[in-house]
Amino acid sequence: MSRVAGVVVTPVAFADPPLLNVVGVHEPFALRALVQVRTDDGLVGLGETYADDAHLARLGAVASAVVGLDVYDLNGLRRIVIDVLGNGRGAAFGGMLAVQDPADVVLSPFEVALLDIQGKELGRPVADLLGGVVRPEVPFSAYLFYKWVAHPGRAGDSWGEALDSDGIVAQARRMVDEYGFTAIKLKGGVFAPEQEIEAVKALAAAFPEHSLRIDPNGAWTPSTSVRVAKSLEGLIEYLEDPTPGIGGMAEVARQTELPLATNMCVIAFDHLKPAVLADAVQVVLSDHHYWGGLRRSRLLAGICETFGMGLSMHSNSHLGVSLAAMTHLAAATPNLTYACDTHYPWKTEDLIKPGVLDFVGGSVRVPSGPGLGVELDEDAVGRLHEQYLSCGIRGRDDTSYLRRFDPSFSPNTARW
Ligand SMILES: O=C([O-])C(=O)C[C@H](O)[C@@H](O)C(=O)[O-]
Ligand SMILES: [Mg+2]
Repeated sequence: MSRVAGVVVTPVAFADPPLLNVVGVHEPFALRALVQVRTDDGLVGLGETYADDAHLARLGAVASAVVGLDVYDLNGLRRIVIDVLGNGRGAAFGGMLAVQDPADVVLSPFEVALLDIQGKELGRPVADLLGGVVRPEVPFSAYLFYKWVAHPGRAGDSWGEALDSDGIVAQARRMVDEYGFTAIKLKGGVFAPEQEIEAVKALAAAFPEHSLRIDPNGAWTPSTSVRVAKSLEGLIEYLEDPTPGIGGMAEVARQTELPLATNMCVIAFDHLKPAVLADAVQVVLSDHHYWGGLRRSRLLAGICETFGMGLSMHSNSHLGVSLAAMTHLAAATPNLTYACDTHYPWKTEDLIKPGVLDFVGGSVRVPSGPGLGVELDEDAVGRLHEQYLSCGIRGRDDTSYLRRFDPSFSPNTARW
């Protein structure tokens, strides 16, 4: 029986294009933390999570406290996390979201790493530890963004500018051609709703067989949301976070046939009861990075099933360890019936060796090797850690970055 002998937390930075959203624009580098858990018999398990300073401090505190833990004692792991964090409230993560209790956010990468170790010890993929594979190929969606041609003062990326419907359709064309996606999501909340409705209609015309979604991250008032919903009914499969808050979402939900999805007003277990009582949300976007890892995401899936809510998957800018974990989770979650979000096509650097997580027909085949089934590229880990040290970014702040170029920018949600 393996026990935890030590944990190494390595913050890394990877190049990120200037992708626009309701709170600003992505900075030149996105941050992640790689969590490597080593056992006394030489196994190493991997987890990936956020890397803002406050989160790194919490990860460090838990890293020391888990030494000696039996790698199968996931309940014990959660108890340790809760004990170590005490009343440390107010975790901020992912740029736009905050949960009151950071325990599940901190738990996640450790839980994934222990599952990776369990799988390696047993010679079974993590999906088998989550109940078994119900879909060997996990469908993901193209994740489109309005974007600048380049970060000001830096070289451009291979995607070019997308600031209108033509740019968005061209971006979608490349995503679909290269990755085979059959679902397409547009990140909205950047331009006035009419312009974003026009972009969705252009996508529907160009990709009549694809499932479409738009997510303005709460940029619209409830009445604007209803107006947009009416014009997109029949064209999109769900409308994601049109307006902030459970109350606002419930008001919109009462006035549209479209299912409303969220990764903003239901992001922790204590948000589920009020959302269910208000019938505010028809699809929950799970995300193991803040729902407490893979097994607690399966618990979320069970709650969604019980209350007749759909289940999809959210992402933030991420690397391959996260994609592997997302793929195992989705492969083993029967009611996760929508294509999952992923930012993966936007990254040009990774921590893992290539060849395992390739997209074919928009889907990633669940890795068949033991554990997560991915292997670290140690040189890349060193390089991306050096990039973290030199890039100067210590927490995601899309708003301040955009204000450097447009001091009048206001990130108000419900602005339209
Ligand atoms: O579905 C979402 O709300 C997201 O993917 C949140 C992300 O932070 C996204 O807006 C981004 O990367 O700018
Ligand atoms: Mg969203």
